[in-house]
Amino acid sequence: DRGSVQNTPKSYDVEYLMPVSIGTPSQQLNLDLDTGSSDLWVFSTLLKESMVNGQTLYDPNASTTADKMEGYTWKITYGDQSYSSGDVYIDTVTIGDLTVSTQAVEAAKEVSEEFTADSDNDGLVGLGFGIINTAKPYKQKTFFEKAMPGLDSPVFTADLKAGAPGRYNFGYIDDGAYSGNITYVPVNSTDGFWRWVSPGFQVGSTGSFNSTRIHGIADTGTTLLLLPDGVCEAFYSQIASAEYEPSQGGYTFECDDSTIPDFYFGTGNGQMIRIPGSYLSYSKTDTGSSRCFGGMQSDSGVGFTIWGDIALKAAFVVFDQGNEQLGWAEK
Ligand SMILES: Cc1cc(CN)n(C)n1
Repeated sequence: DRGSVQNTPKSYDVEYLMPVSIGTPSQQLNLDLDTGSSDLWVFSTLLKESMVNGQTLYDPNASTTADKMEGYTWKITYGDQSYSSGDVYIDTVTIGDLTVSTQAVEAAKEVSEEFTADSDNDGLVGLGFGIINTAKPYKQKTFFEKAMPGLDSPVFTADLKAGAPGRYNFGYIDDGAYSGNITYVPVNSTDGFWRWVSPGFQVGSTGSFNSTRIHGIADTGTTLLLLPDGVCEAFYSQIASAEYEPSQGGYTFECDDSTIPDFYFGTGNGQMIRIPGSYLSYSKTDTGSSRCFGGMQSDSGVGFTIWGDIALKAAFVVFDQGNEQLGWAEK
């Protein structure tokens, strides 16, 4: 079996949403596929109205295939301190023509203000590893873990684009979606993340390669590229107007600064992925400001590197759960 679904970026590529059908008759919600967490949770009719602001709500009572898991609850807090919690149902879930008939659907009873404010986002599909699912008394499998045994190949792929729709594929690799070769690197899933080691980086097409192992996670649910301080300093030292602005919470530079270099990260076997300089200017710091917030920021607040959407949209990425490896290709 296999599946394929289009993803669509919100403004500034802050997140990528995909249509997901839940229940019978099907209820379509727009969800954020997040490889940095492992709960499938949705806005639901269990929420107080004050927590809802335009989102589509999953109504388990309107689904003939929904079964409440009595006594089960879930609660998740993300790296950006946003959170949600609620009850657990089993229901049928379809993503891109791929159906899991007994998926744990975590129905929200409470969401933090960040989620309430994000009216286009109806919830998340966590495609990290199930060991960090938050359901109690027993953790639940991710959508991919439930689908994997029936797939042609135990992989899903992420093709995120800058300012344009891309695609998530399940169970196969579309050889037309990338150029050159796919370089595979081992994944350590002990912490439930797609954690891998990059051999190093290079700033600019004429810069030298810095062989320094960078331990980090591939996270479709994080917008920016969060790297060690030394790497950020090497990058921003090449941008004339760049400076670290604590009041803005990170590195900024003049939006019209023409010296923003490309950033390359190693994946292995000498292969590198090139992130165009244009991807590394995220947004104006404030309306009317001449300064822009960098797409690359320090990972010091998090404690490990996060290869978020800024990096992922420069590549075709294979999440190979069957072999616990990540594949990286240019496109
Ligand atoms: C809601 C959400 C998801 C993620 C990445 N895993 N963050 C940082 N916030």
